[in-house]
Amino acid sequence: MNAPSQQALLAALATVIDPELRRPITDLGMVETVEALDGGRVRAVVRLTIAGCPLRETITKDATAALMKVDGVTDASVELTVMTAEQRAELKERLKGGSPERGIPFNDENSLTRVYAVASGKGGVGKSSVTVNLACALAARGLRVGIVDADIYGFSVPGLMGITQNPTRVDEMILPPVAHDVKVISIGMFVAGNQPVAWRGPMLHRALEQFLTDVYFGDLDILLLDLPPGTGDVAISVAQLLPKAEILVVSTPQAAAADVAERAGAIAVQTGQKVAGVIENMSFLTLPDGSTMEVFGSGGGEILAKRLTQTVNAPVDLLGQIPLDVALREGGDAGLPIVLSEPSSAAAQALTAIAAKLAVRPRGLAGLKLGVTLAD
Ligand SMILES: Nc1ncnc2c1ncn2[C@@H]1O[C@H](COP(=O)(O)OP(=O)(O)OP(=O)(O)O)[C@@H](O)[C@H]1O
Repeated sequence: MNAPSQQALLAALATVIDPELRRPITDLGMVETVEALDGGRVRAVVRLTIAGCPLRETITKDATAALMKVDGVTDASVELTVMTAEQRAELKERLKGGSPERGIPFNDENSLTRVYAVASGKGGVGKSSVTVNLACALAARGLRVGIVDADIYGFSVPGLMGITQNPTRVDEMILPPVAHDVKVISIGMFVAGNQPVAWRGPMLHRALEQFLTDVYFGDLDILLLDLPPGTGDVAISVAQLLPKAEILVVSTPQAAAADVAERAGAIAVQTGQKVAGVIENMSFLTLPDGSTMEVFGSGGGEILAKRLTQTVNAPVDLLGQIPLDVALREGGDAGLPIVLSEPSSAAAQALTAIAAKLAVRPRGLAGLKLGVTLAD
C-alpha cells in the first residue's frame, strides 16, 4: 500500500478540535510537522499553547485517533511540544481576527453576539439554574454559547455545570473551560477553595471588565451573564461595560417576589437597556396523583411582565413558567443541567421552550458591515 499523502494526514488533523479554543488544531498553528514513515507509521508533532496545558492528553488522544483513521496508517505517534512566544503571539493575532488590541469584543460594531444579563430581585429564585439550563439548551441547538458568572459573591455556575478545571492562561489571554459545549468563566475559578470574595464596587467592575476583555470566547451566538441578585453595582457595571446587553428577569409566582423583581428589571430604564422578557420559576409542583400545587402562589410572572411593559414602555413578555422539580435541583448538584439529564421532564421542556424563543429572536443587522466582497 502507498504511504499516506501529507494532504491526507493534514486533513485528518484538521478534524481535531482544540478543546478550549474550539477550532481545528491545523487552523491554530498547532501542527508543527506530520510525516509518513515507512511501513504505514506516521509521526506528528503538535504544539501546545502552554507547557502545563491541562488538555494535553485529550489532544494527543484525538490526534492519534484521527491519524489512525487515514487509509494505510498502521501506527501513529503524536509528540507534544510547546509554542514559542512568537508562535503564541501569532496564535493570539489569529484568534483576534484583526480586531482591536484590547476591548470588549461583544461591543464591536460587527459583533453578532446577543448578550443576555440574567437578573433577579432576590436570591434563591433559581436565576443561576435557569442560566445554565438555557445555555445548555441553546448549545444543544447548535448555537455557540458562553456564560460569564458575574455573581461574584455567590458564584455557583462552575458547580452547576460540573466544571472543576481551571481556565488556561496564554499570556494575558484566558481560555475558558468548556462544559456541555458551553464556554464558562467565573470568579469561582480564580479564588482558592471556597473563600469568600470581599470586593467593593470598583474591584467588581474591574474583575468583570477583565472577564469581558481578556477571556477568549471566540465568536459566540449568545452570551449569558449570571448577575448577582438585586440591583447592585454589578448590574450597573454590566450596563456600562455591555450597553447592548438585554435583561432577562427571573422571578417566582409570588406577588412579593414580583415586586422586588420589578426593580431589577426597571433598572433598564436608567441604563437604557432592553428587557428581553420575564421567566417565572418554581411555578407549581406536580404531585404524585397528577394534581398540581402552587407552592408560591400564582400569577407573579404575568403581573411582572405587565408591569415591566409599562415601566420600560416596551413590550415585555412572560417567556415561560418552569415547574418545581426535584430533578432540576439534583441536576444542579451533579453538574448536569436538567435539560440534558432529563430532557423529557416538564421543567426541562419549559426551559427548552424558553431557549427556543431566545434562539430565534432576530439579531439587529442594521448598521453592521457584512464583510461581503464583490466578485470580479
Ligand atoms: N424549578 C426548580 N425546581 C426545584 N429546585 C429548584 C428550581 N429552581 C431552582 N431550584 C433550586 O433552588 C436553589 C436556588 O437556585 P439557584 O441557585 O439557581 O438560585 P439563584 O437565584 O441563582 O440564587 P442566588 O442568586 O442567591 O445565587 C437551588 O438549590 C436550585 O437547585
